[in-house]
Amino acid sequence: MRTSWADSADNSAIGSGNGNFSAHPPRGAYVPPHLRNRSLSSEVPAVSHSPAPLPANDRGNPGGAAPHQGGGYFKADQGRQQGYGSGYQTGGGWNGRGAGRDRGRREVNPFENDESDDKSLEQENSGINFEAYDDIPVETSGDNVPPPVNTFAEIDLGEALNHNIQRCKYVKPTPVQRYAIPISLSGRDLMACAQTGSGKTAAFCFPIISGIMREQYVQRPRVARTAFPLALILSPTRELSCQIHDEAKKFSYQTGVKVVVAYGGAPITQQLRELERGVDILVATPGRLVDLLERARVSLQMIRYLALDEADRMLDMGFEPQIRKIVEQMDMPPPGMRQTLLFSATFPKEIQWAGEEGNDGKLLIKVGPTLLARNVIDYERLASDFLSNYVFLAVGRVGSSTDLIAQRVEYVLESDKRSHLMDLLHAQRENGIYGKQGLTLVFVETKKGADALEHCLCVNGFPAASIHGDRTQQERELALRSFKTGNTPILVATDVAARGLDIPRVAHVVNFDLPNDIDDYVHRIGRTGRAGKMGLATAFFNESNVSLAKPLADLMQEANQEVPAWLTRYAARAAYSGGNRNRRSGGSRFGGRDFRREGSFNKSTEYYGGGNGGGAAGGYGNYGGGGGYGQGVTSAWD
Ligand SMILES: Nc1ncnc2c1ncn2[C@@H]1O[C@H](COP(=O)(O)OP(=O)(O)OP(=O)(O)O)[C@@H](O)[C@H]1O
Repeated sequence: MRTSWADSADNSAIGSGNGNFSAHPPRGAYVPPHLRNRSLSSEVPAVSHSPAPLPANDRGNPGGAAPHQGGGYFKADQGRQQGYGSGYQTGGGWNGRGAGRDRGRREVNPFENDESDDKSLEQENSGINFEAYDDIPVETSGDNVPPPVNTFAEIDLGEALNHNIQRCKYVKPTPVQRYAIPISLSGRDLMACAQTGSGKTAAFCFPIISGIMREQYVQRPRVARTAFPLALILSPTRELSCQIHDEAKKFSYQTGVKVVVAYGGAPITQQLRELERGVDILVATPGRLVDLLERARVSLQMIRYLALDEADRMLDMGFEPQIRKIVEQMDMPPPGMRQTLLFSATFPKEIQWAGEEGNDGKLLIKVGPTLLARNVIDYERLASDFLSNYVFLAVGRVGSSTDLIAQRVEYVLESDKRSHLMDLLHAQRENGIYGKQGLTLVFVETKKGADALEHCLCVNGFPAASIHGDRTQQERELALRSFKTGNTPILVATDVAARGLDIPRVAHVVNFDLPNDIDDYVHRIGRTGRAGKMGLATAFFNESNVSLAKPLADLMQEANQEVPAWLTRYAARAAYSGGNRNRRSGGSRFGGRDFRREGSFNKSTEYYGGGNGGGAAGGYGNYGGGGGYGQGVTSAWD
């Protein structure tokens, strides 16, 4: 796995954990100042960590009004809103609000901008094409899996949250939301896999916000200048953390639930000030969080909800020590005492290849014709260290790309890449898929390569910005903003922009340099074709990408894309030589399996919607469905 992510670089200065699991810090491990010379149990106030039953939304329903039943809205959280900042309880409840620290601060309306938005770029969400998700296979396994819902109205999320869902113009839940939200609301741990752009953020945010709204009288310890969040959402990049924070703020507008973000590269003082004002949900990158924990400015002892977005990335070798440190070696309640939600669109190779388990407990992994024994660094086992009696949910096949993205692969020599890219951009411009209406994201391998390509495009009349780990955070944010607004409709990026970023009008993703890992490819192309919209992804392939030939061909085939004959030949050659060290060779796919799969776990597979599988209609019309390149795409694309 690569370690070029800005945050892993950022965080490398911070000591790694020793991997021991313990609810208490192991001997010799770092002990946060506020825990030194104290017993952990004496610090934890008497609160129940038992999962809340599904619809008992009693937060702010002090008058005992009947709970909402099927459809419409209810008054569940009004009391909470009235009490906001007014000091519900002594003992630091509401983490600062109880002490009145947040009193008088007016909550900014996060929907203000949406309302004043350029109407010609109408809110995409209202036009989401749910038929695009028909026939998507859904697999769940685990004990007593709560059934899915079809509408938001069937779920008791709380009035204020429901109102925000309406403001977001979410008319009905996406497939992953249909399943994940009831499972999470029932208090169960969850490992969920669903394709890029399918609404995973809301799937983990809604139950967390709703759960916190319900738990009105949580007392938190009084420790000066230490924040005690109730929920922690970790993500691998700063930009993604900011995005999740923005989304969570929208969802929790006027609910009284306070969301704060902490990430590296930005001044810590501002983040500390926000934390001091009170926090219910902390969204963070691991490096900055470890810093805050070591400064004793954050304690995790009140955490009831832990969500890892891009969970496979968070648990791979680059991040695992930090994640273990945060989750296992500080003061966070252990599995079973908190609810843990893991979300991603991909699983790592270990799972994909794991055929069987040897007598010695090691996994036997097939690479081409060779059977290798491998130490158990099995991702799912690793993940299950963090989970308790969890439900496994897979929407779509593990690691697959969505059919909404038309994928093309072109053979382009290194020396021809720039001119070929400019041909594509010219064609796009002529077809009107350019500028504000059609953003283009170009992935390159190195930071230097990003700078050089950005410069080349700019001098050739294509306004471009770039984003990579050597840029200051301010530069990164500026570049992203300029791209989103269409001022620079081309963004050249390293993998720092590969995961999670939701930029509505990205019409085309170009893999100028292909990644080494097919999962990275899946995430990169997933920046387009989101929320039911169509998108286009073009990859430049040459001799230096031979190891990716087979997984790429398999992936494309699975997504009903046309695989060029030359790529099939490369793939066959790679498979024959056994040199394909990228996953997919015969392994299970996204949603492929639950590690506890056989045995007593209930497993069910069904199809979302069950409709006619009609082509998606919501997107960039010039790209034909079903993998073809529709009318309006000129020869430059070919
Ligand atoms: N129920 C819904 N109705 C309409 N739009 C939705 C709904 N849920 C989410 N969306 C929109 O879908 C888009 C993609 O959602 P999100 O970013 O959560 O996807 P994701 O699955 O996390 O993707 P990735 O795997 O790339 O991180 C967002 O713009 C979001 O606002």
